[in-house]
Amino acid sequence: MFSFIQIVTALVLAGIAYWWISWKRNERRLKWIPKVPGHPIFGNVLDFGKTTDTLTILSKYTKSHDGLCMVDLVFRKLVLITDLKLVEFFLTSTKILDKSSEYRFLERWLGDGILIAKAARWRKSRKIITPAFHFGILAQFVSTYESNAEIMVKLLEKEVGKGSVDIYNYVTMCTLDIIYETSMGVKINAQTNKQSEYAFAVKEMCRITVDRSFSALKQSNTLYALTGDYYKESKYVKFLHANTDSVIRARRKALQGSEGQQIDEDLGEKKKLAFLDLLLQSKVDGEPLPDWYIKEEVNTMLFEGHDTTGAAISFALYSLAENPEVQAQAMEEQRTIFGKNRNRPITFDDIHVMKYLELVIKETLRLYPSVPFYGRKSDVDIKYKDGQILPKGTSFLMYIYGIHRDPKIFPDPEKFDPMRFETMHKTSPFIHLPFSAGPRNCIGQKFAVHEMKAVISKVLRNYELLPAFPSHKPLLAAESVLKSANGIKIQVKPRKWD
Ligand code: HEM
Repeated sequence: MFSFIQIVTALVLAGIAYWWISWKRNERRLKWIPKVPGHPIFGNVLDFGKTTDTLTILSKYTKSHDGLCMVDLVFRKLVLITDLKLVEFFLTSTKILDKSSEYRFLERWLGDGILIAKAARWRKSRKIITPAFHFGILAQFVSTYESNAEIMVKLLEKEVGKGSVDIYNYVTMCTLDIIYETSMGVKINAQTNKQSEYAFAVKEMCRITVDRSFSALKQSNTLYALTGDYYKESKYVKFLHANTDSVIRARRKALQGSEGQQIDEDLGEKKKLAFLDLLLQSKVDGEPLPDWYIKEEVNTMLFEGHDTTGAAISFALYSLAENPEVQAQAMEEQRTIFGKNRNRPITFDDIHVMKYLELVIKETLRLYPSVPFYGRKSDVDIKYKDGQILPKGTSFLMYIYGIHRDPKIFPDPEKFDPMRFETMHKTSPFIHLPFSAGPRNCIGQKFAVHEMKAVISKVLRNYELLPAFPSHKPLLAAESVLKSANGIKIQVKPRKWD
């Protein structure tokens, strides 16, 4: 008879052999993709250190390998893509719907929420959530963008006369207030609370996630559990979950006290159903959604819906400050729309006629895409062209930041030139991808653009934006959402409006 130890040893060895055979098989099938030269044992993992180095390294890799290369992270290979045909192939595929393995690092926080959900759950969630972004619903959010932007503009008064202000925190607190109020129906006043624990926890979670993605040791749950980040993550996840639980409880209570399709907001207005209400009232096969399901979707929406727009608006304000001729043109449009009364509330119609501002937003998201890369994987082998195989389980990373700064696609790529998008419709829709494309594109795209227009318009009507003194250049850091490690600094001066 075999002893217990012999059986366990045999199983472990069989597991290793199976892993090794699959690894080698995958390696053979990925031969058509050039490898980034690296260390014989550590592969390319030693190239990655700080999140401020990530974009420089990935850009170097894709530039020197014609937009397609394989990065060796010791126990894991990552295929990095800026090749437009392959990017289009992935994004339009109705078969490759799963996100790559790196997204699992968000799992403790977001569970199986729509952003990281596998295909079956994603289909169900997308169907439930899509109506929350209907035009009619979005129209009623304009006053929330306006009132929160108004608070930010007031808070910025104390920065007038200073050589520089880091606007990132101001803006992110504003977008956090907006996402809470619009989708959860509660005010958290992050802007007026000096320290938002919520925002800090989100920021740390973003950093921890990307740091894990490019680390060899932290791939393993066991080894990761020995690191300081694991304990930090546990603390932040606990806090973020408790926060969402209490919002859901409060909202359910408010909803139970209301009648029919419309509910009384604690904000004192009658409003149609928003995101959380929609989930609370949704039924699948006649059953209401369980609380854990709602919590996962709520956490996802709060994360995706504020950090992305916070970064994008901050980079837009920075770009306007650094490019006075662009700011002048944007101002001309604002004056035409608001005439003599710059303080009248913005309307949904105003948002739709801000055509030049829309170009500014597109150009901002080209140079500073809030999500600089996103990944896919398939659980079956996929045939690409000429018999080339995209093996199951491999992580394919669409490196959007690299595409957006490719001089062959965008001449003079470092130049902030919104007018380049005037002629963009004549070229491929797969070259400007800040919101991704295809079935798993950003569900909040319209919400984001409306919010950006409303907030930027409010700031522009109140302040002239100037470059920071001493001069400042953001040090870009890829932390799930694109950030700047040294802040996003400008000068603000009260705007004359005759
Ligand atoms: C400038 C702002 C924004 C940018 C650049 C952006 C970008 C993106 C990108 C690139 C994706 C696809 C990510 C991937 O494939 O892994 C995505 C997905 C998503 N975004 Fe956004 N986003 C923004 C704002 C928002 C807002 C305001 C919301 C919600 C209110 C939102 C909700 C979502 C959700 C739920 C998904 C997952 C969709 C799915 O998988 O079906 N986003 N976003």
